[in-house]
Amino acid sequence: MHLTVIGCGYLGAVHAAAMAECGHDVLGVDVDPDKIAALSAGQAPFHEPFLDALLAQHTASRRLRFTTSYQEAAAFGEIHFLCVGTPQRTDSDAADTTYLDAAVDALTTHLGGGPALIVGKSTVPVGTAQRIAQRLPAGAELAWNPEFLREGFAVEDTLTPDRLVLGVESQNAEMMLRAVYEAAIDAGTPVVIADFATAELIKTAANAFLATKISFINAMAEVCEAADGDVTVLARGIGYDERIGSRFLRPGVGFGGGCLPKDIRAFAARATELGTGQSLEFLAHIDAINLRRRQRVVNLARQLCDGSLAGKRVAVLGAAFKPDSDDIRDSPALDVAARIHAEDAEVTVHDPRAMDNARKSHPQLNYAANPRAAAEDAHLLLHLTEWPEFARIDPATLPVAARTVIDGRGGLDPARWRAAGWTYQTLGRS
Ligand SMILES: NC(=O)C1=CN([C@@H]2O[C@H](COP(=O)(O)OP(=O)(O)OC[C@H]3O[C@@H](n4cnc5c(N)ncnc54)[C@H](O)[C@@H]3O)[C@@H](O)[C@H]2O)C=CC1
Ligand SMILES: O=C(O)[C@H]1O[C@H](OP(=O)(O)OP(=O)(O)OC[C@H]2O[C@@H](n3ccc(=O)[nH]c3=O)[C@H](O)[C@@H]2O)[C@H](O)[C@@H](O)[C@@H]1O
Repeated sequence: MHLTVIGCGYLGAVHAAAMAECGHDVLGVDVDPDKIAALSAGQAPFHEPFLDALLAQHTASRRLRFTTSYQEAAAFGEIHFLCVGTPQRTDSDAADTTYLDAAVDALTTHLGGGPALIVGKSTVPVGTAQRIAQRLPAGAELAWNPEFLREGFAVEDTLTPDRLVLGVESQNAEMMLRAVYEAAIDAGTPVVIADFATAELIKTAANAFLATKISFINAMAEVCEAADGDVTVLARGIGYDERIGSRFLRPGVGFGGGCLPKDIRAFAARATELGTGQSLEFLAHIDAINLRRRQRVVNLARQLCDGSLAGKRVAVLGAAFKPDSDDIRDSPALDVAARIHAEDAEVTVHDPRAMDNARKSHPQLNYAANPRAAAEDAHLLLHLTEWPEFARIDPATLPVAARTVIDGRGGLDPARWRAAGWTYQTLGRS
């Protein structure tokens, strides 16, 4: 099939490459000429495992191409996936859907009345699909097919998803999407057919549930800190109950990224618009618990530095919002680093992949090429993104001024660090 993918960021670039891997002819479209140039050369403009290999293979075979031209896109495909951003608005918690509207307008201008299936994948406030569908020209139809991929596992999640959600209003749309995803469906992926509103809600409900699970365990961490308990053991103790499950129960500095934080805020804002704000009031608490974890690290850091961070040297391991990504959107690690810097500490950050992005967004921080260099003469070490290489660091060899570490992600081995003479402190223990 001939597909276009409109918006080639973290979602769209992966979707485009994965669709080519599934055997489709794909044209990726973006308004950013630099991104299009990199992608056309077979290079991912961000770090995502396995993406470079897919891009290189399929751009070389010409099954995957990229353009900034909507005219070319309209002429190329029978199916157009919308993958543009829907960030938090600057003036409220609601989602900014203007990029989506601009993409739909740019595409439909060039469709010329021919048949087309436009498929939304971006995460949107419920009601957006209906609104867009009403503006489409004759011949064009809408479907909504939300995406559940995780960064760091994006290629795998796209090729072998847990489920496919198809928000459709016609059999034709359903059949076309089933054909697009034939490989995954033949491999047994469950398909959920839904109306537009339910498809949109499944996505925001999934992210709200995941955020709730993380904030739940972090609320337990707060109680453990007050009651002399150990949240890591608590998480194990409840996680063995299959109804609860151990996944997404990792306590620590909390969730960040370009999705969970903005999606729970937008979901609550939309519920308020719909007159059912009370139903999602709890999401404000989920958000607040999450943000309190960041300040908890700062408070702990200050305490471990004898009551003041001013003039102290603090090494931060991690800048990305999670490992195996260079995405620093709403990164807890950088937020904590910036808060500590604001208390007049000298902060040096190391991250295996995210330092270029971090340098641009947080120029006030220092950056070091490796953990050893970051740790040089530090009074305090913070572990804030659990890259596997950080767990392999030999604590005995770090050239610090004081052997004190806060493990904000719980990924370091306390016994190993303590054996090397470190004061090891994690979150969720008194
Ligand atoms: N990043 C992720 O892991 C996932 C993201 N999503 C959702 O997917 C959507 C996109 O997210 P990301 O890829 O992370 O954002 P992103 O910011 O990385 O990518 C968005 C892309 O859209 C492009 N764009 C903006 N306006 C455009 C237009 N008019 N025409 C063509 N391209 C345009 C931008 O240049 C950018 O490359 C959001 O709604 C997000 O919530 C859903 C699941 C996973
Ligand atoms: O809508 C989206 O964009 C995506 O948002 C999340 O994916 P992602 O943000 O890539 O990463 P997650 O693995 O969900 O991690 C999010 C944040 O939660 C943190 N986290 C995760 C799990 C956990 O137990 N504890 C915890 O603090 C991570 O460190 C990270 O900062 C969802 O997991 C995806 O299903 C969804 O498609």
